[in-house]
Amino acid sequence: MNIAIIGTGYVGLVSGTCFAEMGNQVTCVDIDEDKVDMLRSGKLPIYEPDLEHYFARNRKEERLSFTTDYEDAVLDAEVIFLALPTPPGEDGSADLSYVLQAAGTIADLLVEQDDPGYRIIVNKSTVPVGTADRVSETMADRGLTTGEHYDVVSNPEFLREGAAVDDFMKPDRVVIGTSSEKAANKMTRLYEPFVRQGNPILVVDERSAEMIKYTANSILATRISFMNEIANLCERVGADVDKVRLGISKDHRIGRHFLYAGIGFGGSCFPKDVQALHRTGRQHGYDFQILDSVLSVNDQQRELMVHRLDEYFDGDLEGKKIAMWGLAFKPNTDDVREAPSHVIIEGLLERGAEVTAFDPEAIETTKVNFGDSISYAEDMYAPLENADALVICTEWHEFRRPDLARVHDTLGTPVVFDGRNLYDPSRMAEMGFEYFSIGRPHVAPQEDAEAIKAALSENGQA
Ligand SMILES: NC(=O)C1=CN([C@@H]2O[C@H](COP(=O)(O)OP(=O)(O)OC[C@H]3O[C@@H](n4cnc5c(N)ncnc54)[C@H](O)[C@@H]3O)[C@@H](O)[C@H]2O)C=CC1
Ligand SMILES: O=C(O)[C@H]1O[C@H](OP(=O)(O)OP(=O)(O)OC[C@H]2O[C@@H](n3ccc(=O)[nH]c3=O)[C@H](O)[C@@H]2O)[C@H](O)[C@@H](O)[C@@H]1O
Repeated sequence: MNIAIIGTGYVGLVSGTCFAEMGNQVTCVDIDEDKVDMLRSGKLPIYEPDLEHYFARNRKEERLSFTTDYEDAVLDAEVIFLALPTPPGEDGSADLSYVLQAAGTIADLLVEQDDPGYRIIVNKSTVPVGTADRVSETMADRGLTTGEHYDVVSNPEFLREGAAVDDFMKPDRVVIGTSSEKAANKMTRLYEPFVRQGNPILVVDERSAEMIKYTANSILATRISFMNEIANLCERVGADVDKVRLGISKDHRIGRHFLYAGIGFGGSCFPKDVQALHRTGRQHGYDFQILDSVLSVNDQQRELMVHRLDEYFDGDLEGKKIAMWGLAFKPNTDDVREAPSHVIIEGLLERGAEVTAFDPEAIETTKVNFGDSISYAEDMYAPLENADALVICTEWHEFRRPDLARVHDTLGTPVVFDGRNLYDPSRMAEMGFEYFSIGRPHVAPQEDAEAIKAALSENGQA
């Protein structure tokens, strides 16, 4: 099939590459000339595991190309995907200007043709309920006829950054929102190679498809905020949130995913999508109270480490050297949009601390926000030199099993604030660390180690 992808960011680039891998002819359009130049020269503008291999192969075999010109992509395309930003507007609702503008540009191009033909316009961006209708109106306003020249489909994307290629290649489900049988059949054919393991392609109406996306992201974000509140309570009652998580996750009704307490969710989607769904509620006279709490708990959680450090240093962080492991909002990505690490850095800088950070992929993207107001290290042990504390913000593999003896000996003071619960508290105490994590007992170094271990085993927590 001939496919156009409008917007070559995380979603557009991954979708385009994966569609090409399944034998489709894909042309990706972006208004960012530097990005298109880079892609044309064979370089990826983002870090995403497995993407490079498919990208190189499909470029080489000439199934995947890039342009800044809509005309190059749209006129030959049977299916046109809109993978454009939908950032929060001032009132929290999704800003649809990118999506509607692109739809208008496509329509303008089509009406100029003697025979505009028939195309499917697919909304892959995350958009509020009713957007498929608005895209359709944009096309109709230019003189095109729905069903004859175009159909609009809502096809939300569920990929996660850091696992985007795998998620796209093997989706849990594909949602196709359309009232057109012709469009549903074509979209089903396009997606069949991705669901050979039997996962469903669900054809629903446009509005339900749009709601499915926001519901999925909001329920996942709710689980995280809920577990962060449980963690905060665990600390106060002397329980361990990771043991609580294991205990509940064996219940099939709850399951094991998205129950990890931490320093709050980040990324370009959960914060904005929860906000947008809340706003949709408001616009329809409904106060979606849980969503308000999900966001305020998350804001509080992203600040938690700053308060903890402030307290530890008796309210005097001025001149303190803080080492930071992890800048990306999650592992396996260079994306720092809404990253908890950035909230923590801001809090530390405001209080006069000096931050030196290491991240395997997200240093360049962090420099865009912080420039040289913090320092960057080329390996994970370098920031520890003479540091007053280590803060861990992202659970990259290399941080899970470091040489803890080296960490201990390199840090100026062996104190660790772990926002991802990577280590066993009693082991950290044995090794001589003062160790703070999320929703688990705070442990003090060696001299108290025996007492702590005894207390833990008395409570059945060892
Ligand atoms: N990032 C993610 O993991 C996921 C994102 N989504 C949704 O997908 C949409 C896109 O998200 P991302 O790919 O992360 O965004 P992004 O910001 O990475 O990429 C968007 C791209 O669109 C380009 N663009 C902007 N205006 C344009 C125009 N008029 N014509 C052509 N290109 C234009 C930008 O230059 C940029 O390259 C959003 O609605 C997001 O909520 C959905 C699922 C996963
Ligand atoms: O709409 C989107 O953009 C995407 O948003 C999320 O994907 P993503 O933001 O890439 O990453 P997640 O793995 O969901 O993590 C989001 C944030 O939640 C945090 N998180 C995740 C899981 C958990 O148990 N605890 C937790 O704090 C992560 O550290 C991260 O900051 C969804 O998981 C995707 O299905 C969706 O397509």
